[in-house]
Amino acid sequence: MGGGDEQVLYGSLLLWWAAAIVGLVVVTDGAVRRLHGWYRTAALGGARRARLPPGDMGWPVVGGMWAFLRAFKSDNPDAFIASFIRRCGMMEYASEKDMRGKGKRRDAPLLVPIWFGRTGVYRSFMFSSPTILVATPEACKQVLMDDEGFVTGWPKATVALIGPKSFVAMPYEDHRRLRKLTAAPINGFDALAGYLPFIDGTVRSSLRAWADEPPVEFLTELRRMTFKIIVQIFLGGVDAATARALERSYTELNYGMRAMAINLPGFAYRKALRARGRLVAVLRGVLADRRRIRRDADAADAAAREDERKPAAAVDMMDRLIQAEDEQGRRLDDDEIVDILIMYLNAGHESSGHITMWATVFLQENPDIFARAKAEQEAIMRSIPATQQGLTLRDFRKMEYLSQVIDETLRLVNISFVSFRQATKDIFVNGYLIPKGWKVQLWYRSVHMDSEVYPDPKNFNPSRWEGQTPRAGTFLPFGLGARLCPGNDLAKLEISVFLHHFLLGYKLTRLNPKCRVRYLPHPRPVDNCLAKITRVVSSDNDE
Ligand code: HEM
Repeated sequence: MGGGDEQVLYGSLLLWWAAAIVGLVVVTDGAVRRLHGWYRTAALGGARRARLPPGDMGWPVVGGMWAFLRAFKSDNPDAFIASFIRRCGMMEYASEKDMRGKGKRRDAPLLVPIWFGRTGVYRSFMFSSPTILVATPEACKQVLMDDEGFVTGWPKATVALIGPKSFVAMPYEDHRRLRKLTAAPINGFDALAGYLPFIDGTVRSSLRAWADEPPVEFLTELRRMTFKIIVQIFLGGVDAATARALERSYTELNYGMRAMAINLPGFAYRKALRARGRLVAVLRGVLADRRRIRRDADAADAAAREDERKPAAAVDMMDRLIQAEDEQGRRLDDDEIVDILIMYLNAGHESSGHITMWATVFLQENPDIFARAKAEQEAIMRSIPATQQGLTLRDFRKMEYLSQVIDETLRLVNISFVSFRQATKDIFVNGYLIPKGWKVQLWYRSVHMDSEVYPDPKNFNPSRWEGQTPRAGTFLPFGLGARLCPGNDLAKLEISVFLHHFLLGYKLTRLNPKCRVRYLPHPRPVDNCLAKITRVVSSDNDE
């Protein structure tokens, strides 16, 4: 054989080997996935298994987590659910009889692929549990409104970070009681009217401090600002150093929240657990101080009452939690109060800070929308009587267009892109079984980015909300049902106050306007929106 023939032979052999290896990988991958799927569903029995939604359990241990993390670390987070829609279309088959709407599925020899794309429910294996992903408005609504059939179902790793005694894991009755106790003092009209002056003052002084200074990380500053507000509401404020330390720990806590739960040095989850430890230590200290102050105040009150003077101690959220009693007169212990505080302080600043940043960026990037929103604010300013000090809640109710800007930002940014439940019994959704004990993920993001619900969903278009009341289940930035966000009105108020002052007097110039966006744990530009804030009116017409 000549040298040329040998080369051809080696080349062909190499090709054969490569093909064989690729074939082996594909077959092994398919076999492992099938075996894992079978292992996770075998206990259901044939009849129940046949009613499961389409999907794929992936490989043991990791399941759908790689695909999820890959999509959310790329520029296209929607690729994750899209991959279910695509793959489910290829994996499921029906008999020819089935295609005509008769007979049973999978019992005839002739198999024809059918497109399951929009079943809206898919099975997967996420955060170490068999999980049903729910991705359409009707299905999300059904799950969210069924308190008997579904309880909260956050992954164990998240519960360990937020706190096993917070709302994310507490029993139904305790949740109802503590929600009632804490929600009204945050969201009620009187409460919001009471917080407004502090929010207004904090927003004004923050904007003044950033303006015409070197560029700031706009997102970082906004998170500090919203944290200051929530700390004031819950703890009556803390000194600047404590606030900074708490806020830094929250940043680490959040990075670990959606990461793989790997408790090893260097991993985000390990850092988050440590951050939680620091938060617990600081909040325990604050709580101990408060209990002591309350005891002293109670003693002083008692003495004052004996003197027939009026009791003076003011009650804030921390006091409410300390004084709360259940029907048996039992009070919350320190662990319970600290977990509830960790949850509220986190939920109460992260999302509002991010949404405020994105709304400002979108306004600045869209001059027509900016001009219309600004004109509305100017008209409201003109309508305010000269005798009125600052803005009132009634003024905010008049900000119709600004409200549309905020709603559109909430829809497009999807700060809370998913939430978690667990089925307490077998339940059918869209004709598919969610087995008792299985986890359920509600994909709010998919609902908001569905072009059949929101045409041209990637386009920022506040006018799509004009004269629109969203159909139930189609707009879920704050969730729905018994676990609807208790801070939704407070959040919208904070964001509105900020945008009001920004529109009337400031401009944002980003240093890296094309900066990459990272989607975990929340969508944000990787430079945290490094920007220069400029004051554009010399006579301060909004103060
Ligand atoms: C733009 C801002 C905010 C967004 C987008 C947001 C979003 C959400 C969503 C989607 C849920 C429901 C999760 C589920 O379905 O299980 C939720 C729950 C919650 N939010 Fe918010 N939130 C925001 C601001 C706030 C604020 C300002 C507070 C506190 C004052 C807060 C406190 C909470 C709490 C405690 C829960 C748990 C409720 C429960 O389990 O009963 N959030 N939030």
